[in-house]
Amino acid sequence: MKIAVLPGDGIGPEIVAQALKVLKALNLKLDLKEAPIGGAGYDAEGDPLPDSTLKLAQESDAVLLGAVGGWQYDTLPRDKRPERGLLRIRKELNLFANLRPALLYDELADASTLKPEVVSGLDIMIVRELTGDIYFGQPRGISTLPNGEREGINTMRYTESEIRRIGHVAFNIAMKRNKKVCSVDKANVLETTELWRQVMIEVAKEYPEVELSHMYVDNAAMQLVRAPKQFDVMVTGNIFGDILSDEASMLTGSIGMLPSASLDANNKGMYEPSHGSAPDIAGKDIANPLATILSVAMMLRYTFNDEANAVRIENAVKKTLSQGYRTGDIYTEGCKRVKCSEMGDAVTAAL
Ligand SMILES: NC(=O)c1ccc[n+]([C@@H]2O[C@H](COP(=O)([O-])OP(=O)(O)OC[C@H]3O[C@@H](n4cnc5c(N)ncnc54)[C@H](O)[C@@H]3O)[C@@H](O)[C@H]2O)c1
Ligand SMILES: CC(C)[C@H](C(=O)O)[C@@H](O)C(=O)O
Ligand SMILES: [Mg+2]
Repeated sequence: MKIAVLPGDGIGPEIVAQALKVLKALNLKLDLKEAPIGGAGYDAEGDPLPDSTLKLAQESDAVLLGAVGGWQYDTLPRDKRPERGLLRIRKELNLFANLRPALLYDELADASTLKPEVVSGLDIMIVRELTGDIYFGQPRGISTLPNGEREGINTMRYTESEIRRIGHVAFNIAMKRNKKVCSVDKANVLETTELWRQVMIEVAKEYPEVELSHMYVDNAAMQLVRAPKQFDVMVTGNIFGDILSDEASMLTGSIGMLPSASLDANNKGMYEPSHGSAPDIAGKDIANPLATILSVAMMLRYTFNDEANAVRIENAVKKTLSQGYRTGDIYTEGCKRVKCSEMGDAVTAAL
């Protein structure tokens, strides 16, 4: 198993260290190689995605990423910002399918922002398109108009084939779950997503057993906190998926619980928690490593076809939670508050 390990910035190295502890405890044949990305890439090579890092990622079966981003926002040129390294590696590896499962562990029902009866049993798969949309559309930039005023431009765009391929991913996942797909768009005002809806309807014809519904993104944001269990698979574009997945994470207790898989057409993937580098808590050994540990489970499941070990990790996380271990973000009264590294130890012991 050739895995590129890219810890990145902020809490990235702390949470990746815990995920590696768990992965190594499985006694698999691993070939792990580490490289810098994001601010760490910029510091090392003057580039948020150094060529050597991209090469390593391309030559590996899978990538494990911590997080990128930091405080250098205003001081770096736009193309050198840590986040650009992340967008480039997703594009270069053609990781168009981002799976973000929002799954509530029963043990965390009282850590959710919603009442236990509204969230218990919650299990949503958000399928986010990851290499298109307003993130990559041209033209983009900030320019000065003839009257001296500045103008910022981004372009929302999707081609039919980009929509179709993510549609197939979502419907295939739905076939293995409850055969329900909700496509989230803003087709009432945005042509890009009007096309999105048309193509989703076409894709749905190839999956007669799956029920397709459509929802505008503003309503979806509201429904997620009103009655989230109405959703099973949600499929949406890059920007809406980014926002809705952070929202959904709180239903599961914390953004620190939401793993992700970013896959290409052959299930080669990059695995990372959905959250960022959390500069406010970096270096303190208090971040929640479970999203990263659960991302390793997704790596075993999707890239290495090792369902047994994926489930072992998920069960170890469940056991650790039932033993009462909690990092600060998911802590509730009566539980054992632990550090990031202690949580990693606890999951490893539970394996
Ligand atoms: N995939 C990525 O690498 C990624 C994702 C999101 C944001 N970012 C970048 O991260 C930087 C910070 O962004 P932000 O503050 O908007 O989002 P963030 O996700 O880093 O943090 C948001 C809040 O959630 C908390 N948080 C995040 N992860 C946590 C964890 N594992 N355990 C406990 N608490 C956690 C943070 O402390 C913070 O209060 C920015 O540079 C942003 O661009 C990177
Ligand atoms: C850091 C940023 C570019 C990234 C995104 O918007 O995709 C992040 O928010 C995420 O969710 O992975
Ligand atoms: Mg995000």
